[in-house]
Amino acid sequence: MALLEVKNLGISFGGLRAVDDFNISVEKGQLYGLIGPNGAGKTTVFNLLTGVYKPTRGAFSLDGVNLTGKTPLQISKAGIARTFQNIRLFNKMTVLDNVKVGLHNQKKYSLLSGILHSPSYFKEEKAMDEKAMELLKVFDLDKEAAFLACNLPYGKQRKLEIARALATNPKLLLLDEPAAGMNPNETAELMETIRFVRDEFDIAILLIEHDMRLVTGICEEVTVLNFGTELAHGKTEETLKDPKVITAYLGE
Ligand SMILES: Nc1ncnc2c1ncn2[C@@H]1O[C@H](COP(=O)(O)OP(=O)(O)OP(=O)(O)O)[C@@H](O)[C@H]1O
Repeated sequence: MALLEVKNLGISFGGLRAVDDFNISVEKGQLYGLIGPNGAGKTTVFNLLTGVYKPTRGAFSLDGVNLTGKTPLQISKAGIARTFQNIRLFNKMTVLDNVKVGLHNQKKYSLLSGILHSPSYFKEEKAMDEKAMELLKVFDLDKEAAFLACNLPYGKQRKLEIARALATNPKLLLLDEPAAGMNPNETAELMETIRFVRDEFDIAILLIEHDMRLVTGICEEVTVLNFGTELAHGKTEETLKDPKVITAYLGE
């Protein structure tokens, strides 16, 4: 059984079938691309898989656990984390605290311990500080731990968003256009980072991307969406040569 199994997933907004009969299987440790023209339904798929939208049809499961209709918090705890097309950091919080927000879904102390600042609260907060610093080191962000997130350069903000997502200890990471707004050097570095994250954290990554260098460079398989439905799927290079994909996606 694949890590992520999506069967016949769909959602309509009024009369528009934004995603229809969508199927995908992502294996453990796989780097998988979800591509397609603007408005094809890619981000809507992510919103369905993270519980932001409830599907009108179909089902999905992670590691055999049915997550259809669950809340974003339940899905995060089950092991799906994401980043956003437009970076969504807590800009007025420090780099360290942004990562600690991700860790807080695993905290064990009670609300009362937090309010009373009990010894267990301090012990766990200290452990979280250490864990957050370890994650920041992985992304070479430890020296900026005390900076406000908004003061980081763009490429580092993208990395911080990935670090925060990883702090939730996911089995599957969803990256929504991670290379958006990056120059070729930053994109090349990002590709290394994504490969490293997959290997180091032993997770699967499903990513939406318009930058075909990144898609061909790191995705083993792709699914192409068009008008909310699958146009093609398979090994990346072969699928991108499919004439229907070229016509629909590359406009040739
Ligand atoms: N909450 C919503 N209400 C109404 N329509 C929506 C909603 N969310 C998405 N849509 C519509 O669903 C369709 C798919 O949008 P989506 O953002 O998923 O596309 P996309 O493939 O991610 O596009 P892009 O590559 O431009 O980011 C679009 O027609 C969009 O307007």
